[in-house]
Amino acid sequence: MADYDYDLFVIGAGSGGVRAARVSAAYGARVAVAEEHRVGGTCVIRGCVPKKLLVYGSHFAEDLQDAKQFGWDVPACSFDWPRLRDSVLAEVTRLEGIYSNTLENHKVEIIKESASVTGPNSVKLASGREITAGTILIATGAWPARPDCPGAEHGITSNEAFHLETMPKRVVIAGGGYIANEFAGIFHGFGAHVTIVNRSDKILRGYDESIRDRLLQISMTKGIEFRFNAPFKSVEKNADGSLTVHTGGDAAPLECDVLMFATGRNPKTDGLGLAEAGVELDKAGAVVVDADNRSSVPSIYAVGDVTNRVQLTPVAIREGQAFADTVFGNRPHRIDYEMIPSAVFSHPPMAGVGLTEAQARTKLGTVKVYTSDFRAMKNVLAGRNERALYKMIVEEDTDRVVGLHMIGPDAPEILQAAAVAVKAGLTKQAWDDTVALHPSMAEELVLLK
Ligand SMILES: Cc1cc2nc3c(=O)[nH]c(=O)nc-3n(C[C@H](O)[C@H](O)[C@H](O)COP(=O)(O)OP(=O)(O)OC[C@H]3O[C@@H](n4cnc5c(N)ncnc54)[C@H](O)[C@@H]3O)c2cc1C
Ligand SMILES: NC(=O)c1ccc[n+]([C@@H]2O[C@H](COP(=O)([O-])OP(=O)(O)OC[C@H]3O[C@@H](n4cnc5c(N)ncnc54)[C@H](O)[C@@H]3O)[C@@H](O)[C@H]2O)c1
Repeated sequence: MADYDYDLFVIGAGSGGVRAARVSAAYGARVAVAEEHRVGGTCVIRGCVPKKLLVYGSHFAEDLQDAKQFGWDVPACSFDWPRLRDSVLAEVTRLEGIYSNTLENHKVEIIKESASVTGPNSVKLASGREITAGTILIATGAWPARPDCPGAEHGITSNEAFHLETMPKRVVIAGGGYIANEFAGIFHGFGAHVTIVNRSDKILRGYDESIRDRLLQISMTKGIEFRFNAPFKSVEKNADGSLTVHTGGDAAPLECDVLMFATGRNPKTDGLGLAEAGVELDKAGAVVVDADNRSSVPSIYAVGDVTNRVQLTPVAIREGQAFADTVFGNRPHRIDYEMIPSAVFSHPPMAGVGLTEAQARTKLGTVKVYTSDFRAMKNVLAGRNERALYKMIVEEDTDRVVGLHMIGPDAPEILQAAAVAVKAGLTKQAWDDTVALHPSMAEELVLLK
């Protein structure tokens, strides 16, 4: 290893790359990480963190309305987008500093340049410098996909949404997944009229059907519009800067100020030199890896979104940790991909872990389904007609809880704790044996009949 410039060269300082670099260095490896944009990657710079802060910001719209019933006289309020935008961006910069410090404190060299692979043990920086390393880790993440239609260049993606100069009045969002539904709630809260245009007739594929239906119904009640089975045809830019969006069928064109594509994220391997170096990529361009995150070239590994397994930050972090433990820490272990909890930070948020009802019926045959369909106490007093739905899926033969799905205030917070019990394979009886904590929304989980 000593013949190489570094023991480990990481490309990409995002969720997976930062963890892998820091832990490998702590094990004594000589580590450098190349980052072409900002340390922290998607989650910190233009994903989970700024998104969640905008979700908080937009929720004030409803909280301020509801305050009246709780005795607060709130004078007419207005929303100042540049003020929120800039405080969110300042927080992002603060976090970027923390991530950079952590790497530097672990003696990881940060190289603020784009890098590509030139061989099993060599990389080239944008500046032309060649570097050798015993092991190379690809942690370059993913990049927003745009439909291939005339005028698509007029649309933005989530990358740009955090930097808008003004808050648009009319927003069209293409896609029906995580980003579409989260940003629909964000823009709607800030007063924009939002239309989601989806190519299929379902939102949030993979989540339990009843929970998705509830989000759809609540979103429509709030005034978010949905256009289903509507592929994108073309986009025109008008003289006043607005956009006209043409979708399939006879549907009337949509006029908007901002069009945002939330149509998935592709592994970021373009121009990385991987195929030329003999690294196998799949049809989507993802690095094909084994259970130890190793590619078809034994000295090259990959973690996170670039492998297109589960595009979530905690998964990328765990993969980075497992890589470092296995390759540099002499503590080999693998990730358990079963029962990964996830959430959609919509208004209201939804969250789930384990099998959906449909998956459980297909996989296990007989299952019992318990639901609680209720109005949160706070919503009742506020006069907000918005119902939460919790759904527990139980394997009939064993009484084991195999899935838990919910939509309602604080659902992600509740589900993270509940996921421990689901992952541990506890029976429904064990949940019933736990005394309720009253008054809470989460108590519904131990009172399901
Ligand atoms: C809007 C949005 C919201 C999200 N919200 C959530 C959420 O709430 N919860 C959740 O779990 N996940 C969320 N995600 C997903 C999450 O951000 C990703 O799964 C996670 O960041 C993946 O980590 P990664 O290390 O694989 O890649 P990234 O974090 O994307 O890091 C890759 C890094 O590599 C750099 N890079 C790329 N190519 C090169 C190169 N050639 N040379 C040098 N550097 C390079 C990039 O600049 C980037 O910094 C969200 C994503 C988006 C877009
Ligand atoms: N809360 C979270 O954890 C969170 C939040 C945001 C993003 N993410 C991660 O980032 C990933 C990317 O988010 P996303 O919302 O872009 O992807 P997604 O996979 O959730 O949704 C993509 C949507 O775009 C549609 N689509 C795909 N190609 C299309 C095309 N050519 N034309 C029209 N529609 C098309 C799909 O039908 C789907 O509805 C997610 O898969 C998720 O893993 C997670």
